Amino acid sequence: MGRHAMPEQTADVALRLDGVCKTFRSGVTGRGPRVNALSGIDLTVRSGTVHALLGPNGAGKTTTVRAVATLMRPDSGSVVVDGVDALAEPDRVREMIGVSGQYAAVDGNLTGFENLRMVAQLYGHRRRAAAKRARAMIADLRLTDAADRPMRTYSGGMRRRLDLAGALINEPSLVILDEPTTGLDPRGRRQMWEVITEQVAAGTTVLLTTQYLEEADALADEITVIDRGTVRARGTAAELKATTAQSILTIEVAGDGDDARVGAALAEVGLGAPHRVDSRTWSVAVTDGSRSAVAAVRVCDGLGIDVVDATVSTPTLDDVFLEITGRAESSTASGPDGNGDDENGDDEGPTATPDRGTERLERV
Ligand SMILES: Nc1ncnc2c1ncn2[C@@H]1O[C@H](COP(=O)(O)OP(=O)(O)OP(=O)(O)O)[C@@H](O)[C@H]1O
Repeated sequence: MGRHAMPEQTADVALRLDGVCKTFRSGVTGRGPRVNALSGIDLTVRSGTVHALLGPNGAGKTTTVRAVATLMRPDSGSVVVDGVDALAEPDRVREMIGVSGQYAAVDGNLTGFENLRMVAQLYGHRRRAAAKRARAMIADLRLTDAADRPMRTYSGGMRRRLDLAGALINEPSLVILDEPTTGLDPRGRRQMWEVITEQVAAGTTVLLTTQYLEEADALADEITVIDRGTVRARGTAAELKATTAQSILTIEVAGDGDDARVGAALAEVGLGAPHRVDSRTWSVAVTDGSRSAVAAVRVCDGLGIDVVDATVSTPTLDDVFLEITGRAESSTASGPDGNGDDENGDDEGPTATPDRGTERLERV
């Protein structure tokens, strides 16, 4: 999409992918069957937000971020960063983005400060301006105490934060964080989350890939779940959770509930057969959370059943993820071009075609 095509709608869009496709030749010789790494990825990241790309191994996360980082040219589709077409003007886009994972290894013998200053100088800042920027980033990423120590003495978490500082130093329109906390302990992960959150509050836009559902839940304003090169679902964590049928409504009735009547009441508002937990408690899967609870209480009231308590347990993002990717697994067919895409050994099955469940999830 061109920079001026739809100014009102694109003004707050930092990144847009439309129909991005990529196939690779598999096998050591590169002559094996084609692997559909990306089969038409659409993605919109709003400025000033964190967008998480979530997916299992081999889903296509890295291939997607490589396309955005101009490290890989898609076979078809478009990638537009802040109004600039990444396929037409990759050099310009490279100046607009920061990519994590590229800076921390600059030189372990240099201090954190010296490393960052060097990165800023590589971006064209004069030495004094580069030093000022490096000091500011070090403070922002909570590395002040370690700033003048050789980087090789840094912990894993400190290296990641220095790496993030390198990705941020040129004030990019978009920062790509490819699995920023993989391998960190819980404390390191939490610190990383805090600094990412602070940077986003200050206006940075982040495209994040992660396999940690907890991370997407904690950081992301929006989540796109991809699997086998296809978008399976998208929305906020809350919206995604709301799409699963796995909320459980539990009601407790006074006295010894009349089995048949309570069961019938719950069957009216829930999905599938209600389950009797104990003599006074029943549960049923629902889609509509608290509304289903209210409806159940009303139905019970109408039948003269005294409801003591009604609770709804919402699904976790893990439930959503497993449902989405599990469904893809069980509804598999040949890929769009008829090729299986598991030649490389890290996919367990062939490409799934969109199914009814996907349509439902896509509506979120
Ligand atoms: N250069 C390549 N040559 C052949 N196949 C590739 C190449 N790069 C990626 N693939 C394949 O494309 C698919 C998507 O890979 P990708 O690395 O994007 O997945 P991912 O979601 O990042 O996975 P992970 O979480 O394991 O890093 C996989 O089947 C992968 O094996």
